[in-house]
Amino acid sequence: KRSKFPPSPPKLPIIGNLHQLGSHPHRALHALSQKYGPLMLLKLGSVPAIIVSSAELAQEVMKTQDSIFASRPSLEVAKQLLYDCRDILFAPYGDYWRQIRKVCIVHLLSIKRVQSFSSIRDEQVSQMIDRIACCSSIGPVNLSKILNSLTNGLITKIAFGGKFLGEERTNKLNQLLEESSAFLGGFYVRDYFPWLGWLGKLSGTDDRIKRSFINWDVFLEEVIRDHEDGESDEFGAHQTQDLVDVLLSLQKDHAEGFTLARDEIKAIIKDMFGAATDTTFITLDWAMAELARSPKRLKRVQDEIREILGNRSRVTEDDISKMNYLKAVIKETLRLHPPGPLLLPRESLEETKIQGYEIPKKTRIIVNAFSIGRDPEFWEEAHEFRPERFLNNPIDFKGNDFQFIPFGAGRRICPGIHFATSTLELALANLLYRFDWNLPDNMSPEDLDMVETFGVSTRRKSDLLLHPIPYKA
Ligand code: HEM
Repeated sequence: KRSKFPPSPPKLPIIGNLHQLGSHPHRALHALSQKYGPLMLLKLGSVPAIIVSSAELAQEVMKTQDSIFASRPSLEVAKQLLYDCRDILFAPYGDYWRQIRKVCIVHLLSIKRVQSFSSIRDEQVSQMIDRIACCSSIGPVNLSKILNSLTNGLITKIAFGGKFLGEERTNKLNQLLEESSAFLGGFYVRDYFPWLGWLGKLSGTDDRIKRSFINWDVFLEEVIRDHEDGESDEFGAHQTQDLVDVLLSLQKDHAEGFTLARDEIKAIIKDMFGAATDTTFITLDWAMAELARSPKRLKRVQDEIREILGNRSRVTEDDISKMNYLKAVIKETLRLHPPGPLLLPRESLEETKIQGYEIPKKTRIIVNAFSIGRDPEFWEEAHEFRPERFLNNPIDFKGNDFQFIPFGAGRRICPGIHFATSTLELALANLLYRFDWNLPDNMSPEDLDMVETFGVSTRRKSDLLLHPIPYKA
């Protein structure tokens, strides 16, 4: 007799299915879905969670029933670090989320605003290229480190403006970013076992989170004061407002019919860092690793870029529209290595049914985009890196093709797609145009370590070391 709830793998008392998530939850859940099907009910501690692992069911959750699944669970670390979830990523569905999502889409991440940052992207990418050129004669460079500092530097300048960047503040910011990304990506006992909340106190985790929150708050307060005092001024030569400027002027003008509180400005700025840095860095890192393993494809994408560039010295954003293979490389990287393989969790706002199974109110919904991106029903040789599959193929990541959803879909789809692709395309095109890339001595493509680090992102475990050879047009 069919159960009224979706199929479940066997559970243990108290911890439920938590022990089955292993060191790479997206991979473990993919393996479980092969056995129990694309709709599973798991118990994560005391939390019921539905795991969705097919394009058809992702469409059901993020399109047909999107309004029911548009909220986020209330996670302890997000509450503590993000001003009680007054940010966009973790705000529960409702009027406040609607207001700040609009601020984000209309004022912070619109196509026009993203274009206004093009000179900053150019400047930061050029600095990265110069940095690589400087050490190219020495041997392999740690490309992962270089890419990480590109994405951090870029969002810092876009968010805080030109004058912000003293060495001391930059170091402080990098430390804060590292800390909060570890907390937000980590396992927090109270989220799964509310009655074990005291463990957070006992282990010192609560104190560490509190300290991180205070350090961030003091830091952001300083930056905002600088802006209010006119210290941030010019993005200088760039002639454009930074994100703190935009938020402060929205606050002053009561734009969109409401007033942003100071804490809300801080929460939104923290989101911009949290959402834009790791995701973009992880994608660039994998794209370069996959190309380094596939010399034929590396040459193909370089030939495309070099033919379009002629003998000009650097790729600009205007050149990119013609680079179809480059765009296919980025899509294929996001298919195989979506930086957030389980997207961000959703939560059901009311009781509903999926395929006739009952889904109670407040059930957590986890969509396994990693698993869906490797579904052989949609993807031939699904585990292979083959950017060609995206040539002359209308499938895109904008939330309409549910077999390819690295940015999510529906009401909560990532509003930073244009921001992200502008950075990914410009950085990758310049890296590939300006250098040929070799693996370190004696390493063959099969030896390149493609293992992911522990946790909920697809960050590479080992840093990517490659030897850049400057290219003369
Ligand atoms: C390769 C880069 C990126 C990837 C793969 C990515 C992916 C995602 C995903 C999967 C979600 C959750 C979607 C859902 O629940 O359906 C999301 C949400 C979000 N992303 Fe991105 N993202 C990227 C870059 C960015 C950038 C550059 C920004 C901003 C500068 C950004 C801002 C946001 C925000 C604010 C949300 C929360 C939306 C909401 O809950 O309403 N993301 N992103």
